[in-house]
Amino acid sequence: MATSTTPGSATVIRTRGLRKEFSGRGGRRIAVQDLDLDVPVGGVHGFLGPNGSGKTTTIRMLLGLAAPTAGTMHLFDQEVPASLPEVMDRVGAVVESPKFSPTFTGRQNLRLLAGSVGKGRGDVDEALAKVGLAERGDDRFGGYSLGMKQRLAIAATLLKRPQLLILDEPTNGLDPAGIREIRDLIKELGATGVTVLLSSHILAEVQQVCDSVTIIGNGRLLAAGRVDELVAGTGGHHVVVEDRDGARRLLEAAELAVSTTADGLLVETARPASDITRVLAEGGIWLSQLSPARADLESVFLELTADERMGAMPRPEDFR
Ligand SMILES: Nc1ncnc2c1ncn2[C@@H]1O[C@H](COP(=O)(O)OP(=O)(O)OP(=O)(O)O)[C@@H](O)[C@H]1O
Repeated sequence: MATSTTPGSATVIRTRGLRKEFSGRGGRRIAVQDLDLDVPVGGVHGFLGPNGSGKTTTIRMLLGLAAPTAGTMHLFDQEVPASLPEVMDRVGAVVESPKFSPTFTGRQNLRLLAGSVGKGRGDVDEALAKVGLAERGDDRFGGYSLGMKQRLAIAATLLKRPQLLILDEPTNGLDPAGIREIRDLIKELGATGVTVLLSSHILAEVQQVCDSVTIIGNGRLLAAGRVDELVAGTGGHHVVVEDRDGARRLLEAAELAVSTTADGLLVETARPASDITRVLAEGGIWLSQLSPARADLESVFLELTADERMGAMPRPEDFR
């Protein structure tokens, strides 16, 4: 394995040519192949892919829980797993549901953990407050909702004040309110300078919290970059009118790029919806419907995999 590091590069996680093969009765299965993952310092980075695309395997390798078949990994510019003992203090991770005692309160559970990592009661109170459990800290863990349990798990990782927080599908199994709570918490953590790696198979969820993303499919990198850059160019407005040809002429005369869709027109522009309403109204055409065209990661994903979906590539419904 190569051992080069790049001092001063602004990535918290970097992998090159990362590969993981499993062999079983059915033969060899490649879970992760030639993955180059770059997670920049600060903010929330989404690690996206359908079920079985290799996210958990990648995270497990980064944390020293599984050995790569090939490739290199760096955390904070230190090669892992060799340097894990040095960097682990800076990393918090929720990969599986942690084992808390159901008969203890949330606070008691955290105090036990805090004691084992040399932290005190003040750290516990702070961690509970950060995840919004200050008021419920003295309730029994067994009585917590799934969302509260997940927040306590995140609080446990915050005890050591990590610079990198790795969360593997933290909203799995949560109801919409629980999902929103975790999402808001992740956003807040990202805003306080912690780098968060958030794995998810729910595109819409990631788009709402992440600054940058890596999208994988079948263990391979499909796309990476800032969310706003990845979705740029897929936005616009969807227009439904009775006189489609007339509307098209007016919009094109106003220098708007127009294409026809099944039930209307797609106007690809960064200009506001009011421009379209005005252009059409001035030409005597009244809108039946005007809505934002999808400018989301799902569109990006569909585009990325359009050629390959006929084969073994993930399908959009895998993301739901
Ligand atoms: N211990 C193992 N032995 C054999 N195959 C495995 C093992 N762990 C994972 N795999 C396989 O590797 C592939 C990637 O799985 P992984 O759990 O990393 O995907 P994922 O993207 O995290 O999916 P999910 O969203 O379902 O958690 C899958 O095909 C899975 O069956």
